[in-house]
Amino acid sequence: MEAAVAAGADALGFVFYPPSPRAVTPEQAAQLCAGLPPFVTAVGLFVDAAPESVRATLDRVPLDLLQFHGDESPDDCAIYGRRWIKALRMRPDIDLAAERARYAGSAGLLLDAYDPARAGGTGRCFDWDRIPPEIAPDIVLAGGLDADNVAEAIARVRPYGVDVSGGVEAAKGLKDPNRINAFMQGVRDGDTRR
Ligand SMILES: O=C(O)c1ccccc1NCC(=O)[C@H](O)[C@H](O)COP(=O)(O)O
Repeated sequence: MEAAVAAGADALGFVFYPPSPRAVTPEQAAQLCAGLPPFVTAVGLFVDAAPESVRATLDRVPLDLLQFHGDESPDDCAIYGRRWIKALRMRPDIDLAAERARYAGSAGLLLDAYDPARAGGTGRCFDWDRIPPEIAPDIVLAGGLDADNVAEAIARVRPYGVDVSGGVEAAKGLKDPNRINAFMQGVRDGDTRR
């Protein structure tokens, strides 16, 4: 967390999805959030979680933004009265314009790779050409990004933001400060090529 903040990350994600190797408990997340500077966004990630479980987490962790990464409907996402974003996994038949209209109440959309076996954190890219240029400025691009491809991703797609997990890890669930720094350098390089 310290490495990400020092490298200039705008937001940090806390995974409240027990099957994930990155999962944290509300107690761990609360401790970590207490160390965040004021303008770094604390994002809580949920996958088809029961509302009572999300509420129990919100009671304990000062999250700024909720990220729903499962099959939550717009109503499911909105019941907490918090700002939220919806992750869309890029299934072959997804209609991005329709999904954007459906989740109009979101603060933004995150586009991630689709893998039927895993809800997220796949480490896989999807075909960036599938993102219509008029939608790109509003989306957070995710899926298989790392220090080697993030500059090209930003230059080609021109998204609002980028999101990374496995690409800055030394092993599953173990973030690596050197990879974080290299990734953030790639982000700055991509920004200059936009
Ligand atoms: O990271 C996880 O383990 C995870 C598990 C289930 C749902 C979502 C998950 N992560 C969400 C993210 O926003 C990841 O950063 C995103 O999927 C990109 O991951 P990666 O391809 O490893 O960079």
